[in-house]
Amino acid sequence: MDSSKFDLIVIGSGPAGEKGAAQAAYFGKSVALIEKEPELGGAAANTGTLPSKTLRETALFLSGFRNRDLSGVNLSIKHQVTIRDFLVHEQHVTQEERVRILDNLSRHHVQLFRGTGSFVDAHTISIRSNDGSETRIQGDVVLIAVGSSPFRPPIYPFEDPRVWDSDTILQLQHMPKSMLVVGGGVIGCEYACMFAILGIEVTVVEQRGRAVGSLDAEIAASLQSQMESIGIRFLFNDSVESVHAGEEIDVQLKSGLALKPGAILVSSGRNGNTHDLGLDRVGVVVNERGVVNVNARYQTEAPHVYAAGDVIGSPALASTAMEQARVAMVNAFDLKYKSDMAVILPYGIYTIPECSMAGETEESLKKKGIDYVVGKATYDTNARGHIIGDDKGFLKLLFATEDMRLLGVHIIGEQATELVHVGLTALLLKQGADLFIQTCYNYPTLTELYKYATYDALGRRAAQKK
Ligand SMILES: Cc1cc2nc3c(=O)[nH]c(=O)nc-3n(C[C@H](O)[C@H](O)[C@H](O)COP(=O)(O)OP(=O)(O)OC[C@H]3O[C@@H](n4cnc5c(N)ncnc54)[C@H](O)[C@@H]3O)c2cc1C
Ligand SMILES: NC(=O)c1ccc[n+]([C@@H]2O[C@H](COP(=O)([O-])OP(=O)(O)OC[C@H]3O[C@@H](n4cnc5c(N)ncnc54)[C@H](O)[C@@H]3O)[C@@H](O)[C@H]2O)c1
Repeated sequence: MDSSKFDLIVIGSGPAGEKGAAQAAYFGKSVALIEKEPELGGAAANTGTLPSKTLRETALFLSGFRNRDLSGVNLSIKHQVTIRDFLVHEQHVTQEERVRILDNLSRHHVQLFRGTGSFVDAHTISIRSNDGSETRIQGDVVLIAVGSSPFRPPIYPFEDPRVWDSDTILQLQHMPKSMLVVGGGVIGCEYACMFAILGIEVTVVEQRGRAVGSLDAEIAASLQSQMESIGIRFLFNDSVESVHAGEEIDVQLKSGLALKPGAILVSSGRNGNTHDLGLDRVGVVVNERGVVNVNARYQTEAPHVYAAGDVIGSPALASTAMEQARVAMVNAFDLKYKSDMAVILPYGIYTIPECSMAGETEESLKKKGIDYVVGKATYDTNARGHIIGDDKGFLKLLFATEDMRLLGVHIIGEQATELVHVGLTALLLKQGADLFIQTCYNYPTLTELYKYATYDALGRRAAQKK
């Protein structure tokens, strides 16, 4: 067999690349995977998902935040948090994930190439390594899984060590006293919460009228108020006009407000990593944010070239990147397996508190003209909620008024990103009130909230009918 020819070439080793490669290899295909960075795992393992979630956990631990409302317990930050305190657990978790990925690729006999991949022609990929040497390999199918990078608006002096994006923040050298977060999206709000509970004065400037625009409005309002209660200040409908980094950082906002933050985190979106891929040589088109266009099979304009993950744009999540790549490979090799993505996807926001949702929001149901009834259950009426000291969380279910089929699930509070999967499964199975009424849940658990939110919805529906 020609050692430079493969059934599949994958470019990128993030969640999309790893899972796409493993899927095809599992079904007997010969697979090459190219990675340009010294470490495997992309943004998910190295700069994004896992590092930020691990830092969140560390911040919760160091601040004693989770124990804030336990009766009679008074834990506040016991000592000045050092950068080592803050980063050391993240470094362990990241290292373990890199080892796991390498092990997974080896078990699947995926051949790993180190260097930057780019198209020479339709089926030939050049791999240029850091020492300048070049290798060329050929593939029947190519999966573009190159991910995305932080968008860096030119007004920010990123060469200044006090000005960060979501990649460079992992190299921070000392804790600033105050921080301006630009962009109240997911990344901005997640980092704002972590730094705020560590005692840093955080201001978030967001050009729109609310933070994390994709959330149900009631959950978003509760999140905003809980973030404000940990000291975060929001400046909505505003953005940064100019930044001057001298002895102090002088920031001028469009509204005329002047700020002097100790540091800036710019989190105003990401761009696809497509600039050096030579996509024009195969007729694959990208938009102004470097995003590749694909059809429902994750196929680009070149029929043998597939793309998955951040490089194809929204929702740009590790969770969806993995699934898209698996589905893309099933379609590419006609594997008679899972050829479509799940019709409903979950979203998890690891703010403090965390939020999660699946399915419709009240706003989307109103727009579609669908009659619905809301059912709510709050953590402060739940035994487990009392035990863990979360008295602000709540579960909100949206049912079709006609037949009480579940249409949407929304949660804010501890374990929201885990709890959502009960509702997600019900949504995918087209189930509703009956399922939550019939099921016996462990006690005491937060999952029980599903039953009480359902009772609440049934009560409201009965009241509407009177
Ligand atoms: C701060 C932050 C927090 C996040 N939190 C979450 C979360 O909680 N949950 C969630 O689901 N998602 C989260 N995400 C999003 C998630 O990290 C991404 O959606 C996911 O990593 C995308 O996977 P991917 O495989 O498409 O790309 P990536 O993970 O970016 O991997 C792409 C890989 O391709 C490599 N590459 C690029 N170009 C080339 C080339 N020419 N040749 C060879 N290799 C190349 C890169 O070096 C990289 O290793 C977060 C992101 C950030 C930034
Ligand atoms: N928990 C998770 O699932 C998770 C966590 C972090 C990141 N991510 C992924 O990473 C992606 C990128 O995250 P992000 O937060 O950088 O992008 P985003 O698109 O989610 O949010 C960017 C925010 O910045 C605002 N903005 C843009 N330009 C601005 C300006 N000049 N001034 C003020 N505000 C401005 C936008 O209105 C938006 O609200 C997300 O879309 C998501 O897919 C997911």
